[in-house]
This record gives sequence, C-alpha cells and structure tokens, in this order.
Amino acid sequence: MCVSLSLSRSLVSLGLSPSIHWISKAVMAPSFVCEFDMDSPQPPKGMDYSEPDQEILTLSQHETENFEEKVKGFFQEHMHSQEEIRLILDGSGYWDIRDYDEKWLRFRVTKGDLIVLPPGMFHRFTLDEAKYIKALLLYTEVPCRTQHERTEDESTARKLYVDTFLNKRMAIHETQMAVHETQMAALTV
Ligand SMILES: CSCCC(=O)/C(O)=C/O
Repeated sequence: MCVSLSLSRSLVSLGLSPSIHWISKAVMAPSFVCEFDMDSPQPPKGMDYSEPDQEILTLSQHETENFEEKVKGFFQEHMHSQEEIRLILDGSGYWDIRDYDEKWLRFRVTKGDLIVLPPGMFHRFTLDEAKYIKALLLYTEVPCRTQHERTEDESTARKLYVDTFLNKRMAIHETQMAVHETQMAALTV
C-alpha cells in the first residue's frame, strides 16, 4: 500500500482549525514530498529513523514486553522538544491533544493516518479495545522520544509553542468573539 507523506511543517504552517490542524489522513496531506511504501517503509528525504530496533513501534497486548507499563506511560500527559511524527502502519488508537483553551481534543487514528504534533504541545496517547497499534516513528532532528511532563512547561519548546500557536489562536478567538458581539449588538438595536 502506498500513501503520500507530507512534511510536517507544511501541515503545521497551514494554520487550519485545531480539529484538522495536527492530524491528517496521509493521503489527504496537501503537499506531497514522496511516495511511501507502507509494506516496506523507507525514511523520506530529510527524515531519519531512530535506532534501527526502534524504527517501528508496536504496542500489542500479546507481543509487547511491559505492555501495561508502556501504555500507562503514553497516557500520561506530556510533550516533546521535537515534533512527534507518527505514521500508523496497522491497528488503531487515540491521540488526545490540548486545544488552545486547554480542553482535550480526541482523534482516532487507524492505518494510513499520519499524526504530526508540534514541539511543546501537551498530549497523550491511548489504545482502543483492540489493544494493538503499529506505528512508524519519523524524525526531522536527532531521534529523541523523551517525554516531558506538565510540571516542566517552561522549556524553550513549550514557550515557542505557546507563542506560535496558543497566543495566536487566542488572539483569533478574541477577535471572532468581538466581531460576534458587535453583530449581536447591531441586531438588537
Ligand atoms: C502509536 S506510537 C506511540 C505513541 C507515541 O509514540 C507517543 O510519543 C505518544 O505521545
């Protein structure tokens, strides 16, 4: 099965609404940089695998060592100092991301989905009742999967994320509210 994989930056720079901003069916990604063979994955140009034995992450109730512990770890709210780029090769699960107003947004992922989270965005991951997912982990920098918990939110990555995404979204939201209130006031005159 071949899908087209878009570089994460092109998704992030779209500035789309939060519900479609950070996740996209890989086949719907707007800027195609390579053909990606999911049966024999090779890293696209500019991306790299982590250690050879960690390039594909499988979480399976029957096959994964310390399964419960790993699942629990991914469900702890955290962020990374790098983009989180995951192509789902098989199985399914859910990503929860913090919206700009701190509410959780939940996305279901299945085979062929590409998820791209910017550095500094708090999120968590969980499996569904099938308890199985296989994902390809992609990196644009030195491979690193360190999870930073909520208490460490003063990092450079977090500050950059807050400035680049949250403050901008908040400003847009406030402008929309002001326009709405002006329109409502005009209607009631
Ligand atoms: C299905 S990949 C496992 C989840 C993961 O890699 C991660 O970092 C979640 O935040």
